[in-house]
Amino acid sequence: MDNFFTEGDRVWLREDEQFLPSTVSSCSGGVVVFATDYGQVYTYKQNTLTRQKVQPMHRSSIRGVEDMASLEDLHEGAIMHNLYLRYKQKYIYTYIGSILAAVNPYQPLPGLYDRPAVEMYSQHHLGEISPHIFAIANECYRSLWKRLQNQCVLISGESGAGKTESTKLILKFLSAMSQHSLEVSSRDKTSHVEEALLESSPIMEAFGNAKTVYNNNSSRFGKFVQLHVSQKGNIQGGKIVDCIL
Ligand SMILES: Nc1ncnc2c1ncn2[C@@H]1O[C@H](COP(=O)(O)OP(=O)(O)OP(=O)(O)O)[C@@H](O)[C@H]1O
Repeated sequence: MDNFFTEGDRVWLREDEQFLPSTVSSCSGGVVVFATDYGQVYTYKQNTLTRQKVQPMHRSSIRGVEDMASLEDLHEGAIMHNLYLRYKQKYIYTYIGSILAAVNPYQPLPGLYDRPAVEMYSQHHLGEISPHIFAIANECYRSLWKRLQNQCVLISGESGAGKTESTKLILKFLSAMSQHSLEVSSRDKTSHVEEALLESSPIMEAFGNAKTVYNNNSSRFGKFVQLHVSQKGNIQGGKIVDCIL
């Protein structure tokens, strides 16, 4: 069989139906040694290796991408590896087209959600700057006028994935946009709607959350949060309906 990889090459090694990101660490005397990025070492006789077993890694997977729709390697291993590469650099957000994947950092990331971040994402369309939950919130807010239709964000993930925190971040961004849309003179009078929205979270959590093995502050119910936005762009009211108890 012709040699389709050499020492030092980045490849996907197929093991137990999974593609593991690996490096060919040696290739001599008819024996090939692979070192995976997750610390395992696999040794094979060269003549037993097929192109199904070892696949070249595309450069999009080697350097990592902000939007996984542009990954050339299409399998779960490539998605997990891309999220892992980004997470190591403290980039917790990655797009898959217009979908956002968030990896819970379980620690505060300085500057990620502060006032300048709100300002920056409010001035850019989705995909123009690095992936962020604020970009999703901004797209939603702007689409109210662009499409003249109600907008909806669906947040899903396993327990402890960060759904509740993501919901609060979207509310934070929308509250800031709502405040921004008002005349300076009327800002103080109407700020109580946004404040009430943000302050409802600890109250809901006090009644509806519990400590579990997965999450110290686990929501024991699902939430449907509805916001009513005026033509001028400020939040005039809203409601939270509990579901999936
Ligand atoms: N973006 C983030 N930055 C920093 N920490 C986060 C972030 N998202 C989540 N966390 C941390 O992870 C914990 C769990 O997140 P969260 O409660 O949002 O999960 P969840 O998906 O709503 O879980 P459950 O389904 O159990 O309610 C939070 O209490 C917080 O400490």
